[in-house]
Amino acid sequence: MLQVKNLSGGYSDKNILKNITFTVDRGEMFGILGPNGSGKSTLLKMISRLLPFKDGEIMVANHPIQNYSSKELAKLMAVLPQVTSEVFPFTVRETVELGRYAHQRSLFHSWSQKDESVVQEVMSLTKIKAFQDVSLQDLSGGERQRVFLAQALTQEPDILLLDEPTNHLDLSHQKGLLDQLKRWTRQRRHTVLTVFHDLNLASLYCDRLLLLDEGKIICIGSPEEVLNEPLIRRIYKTMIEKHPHPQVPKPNMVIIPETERDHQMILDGSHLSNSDEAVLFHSPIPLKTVASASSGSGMGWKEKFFISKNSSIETDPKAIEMKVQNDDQFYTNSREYHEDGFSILFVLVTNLRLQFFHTWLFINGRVCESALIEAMATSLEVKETVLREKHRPNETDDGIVVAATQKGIHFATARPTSKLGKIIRRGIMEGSAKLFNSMQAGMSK
Ligand SMILES: Nc1ncnc2c1ncn2[C@@H]1O[C@H](COP(=O)(O)OP(=O)(O)OP(=O)(O)O)[C@@H](O)[C@H]1O
Repeated sequence: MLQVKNLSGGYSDKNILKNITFTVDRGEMFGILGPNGSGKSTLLKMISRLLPFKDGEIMVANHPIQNYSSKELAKLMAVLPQVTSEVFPFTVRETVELGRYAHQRSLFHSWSQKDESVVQEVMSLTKIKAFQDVSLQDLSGGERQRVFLAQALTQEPDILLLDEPTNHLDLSHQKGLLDQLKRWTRQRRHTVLTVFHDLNLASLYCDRLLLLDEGKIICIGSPEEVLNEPLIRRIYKTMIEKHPHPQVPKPNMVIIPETERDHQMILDGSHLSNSDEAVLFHSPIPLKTVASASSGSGMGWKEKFFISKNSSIETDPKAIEMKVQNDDQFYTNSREYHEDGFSILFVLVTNLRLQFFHTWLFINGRVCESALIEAMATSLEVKETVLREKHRPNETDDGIVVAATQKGIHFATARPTSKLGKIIRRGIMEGSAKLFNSMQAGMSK
């Protein structure tokens, strides 16, 4: 639908865009990303013919863009520029009606039924009907944004160019607008080309993304390809992490505030308390946790880790609880392992008959989600190895917790052969040996 080939140009003698080439297909939602001043708006201005280009070619529906008259182009393409505070004193309805200009055959063209039905439909769609008689000057930034979008949609274009369309919109209107645009591309096979500052909205809604920097294309591809963690860190010169979105298979880019990255050892044995009735680890900060437990299983941010005979803290969303169904004495072993730049506290808890064997790991370090799961798998494997020779009852109830401060040294893996995996192996092996020795000593007393 749109082909841009070797496009270069800018403002008078200032060359901004350098050799830009890409195509956008019919029905595609295509996002343009890049840091401030990278040339995103300049690119949209050239495609919408607001700004002449120096070299290259822009083809719309297989014809060079300069071959279209203004009216012909306005039927094919509509533009929603960055909304500014400067507006004419028109009413909302008058502003939206201006979008029908391209469809009027002559200067004296009368307002047709078709014109009216398009304006009505678009005003409902963008939820601006309620204030159609209000002056544009009396609207908020978000309301104006929706009016200009309505004006662009009344043109009934095949291609819609948008410059930061969600800029002034609250959460619900951002979602409403983008859901609507997505439906528009899918159902009517229209094409949307839109500039985004919000990488996550771009990831969620766009089929493909183009990343610009200093007027050059850095990368074009699916959100998964373009939102590459090291690349985005380098281009935006900031600390950002890539995580999977919790609901849809799209990347989610997360900003890491500087204070959260301070490196200090926070967790140690002083946060552990032990009694005949319960074992409690109470962290001073929320820990990124993956757990298998009686309550609180799964992935989340937790602060309290509890093994109890009687009490229940099931309703506390910050807690993980492992219930014990008998009155036997607890046997606990806890030990800290300090390595270069990080440490792990191991807590192992069982009873004499080994009816349960709980393994907790508290890591002073940054462990990515996949490594947390690997740490859990490694812990499970080592625990099974140490318990293999023991004669356990048929019904056992073991829990595992791997929790990390997410500060300091970064671990990308915790497979058994990795640095973290090896310490997990050592910690559980040595801790269980000590635990079994103390249980042996207790029995022979
Ligand atoms: N009218 C103009 N005259 C001269 N230079 C301009 C003009 N408009 C923009 N520029 C320059 O062109 C470069 C690209 O600007 P552009 O607005 O395309 O960037 P952008 O990626 O859209 O930035 P932002 O994210 O801040 O909106 C910038 O260096 C800017 O200063």
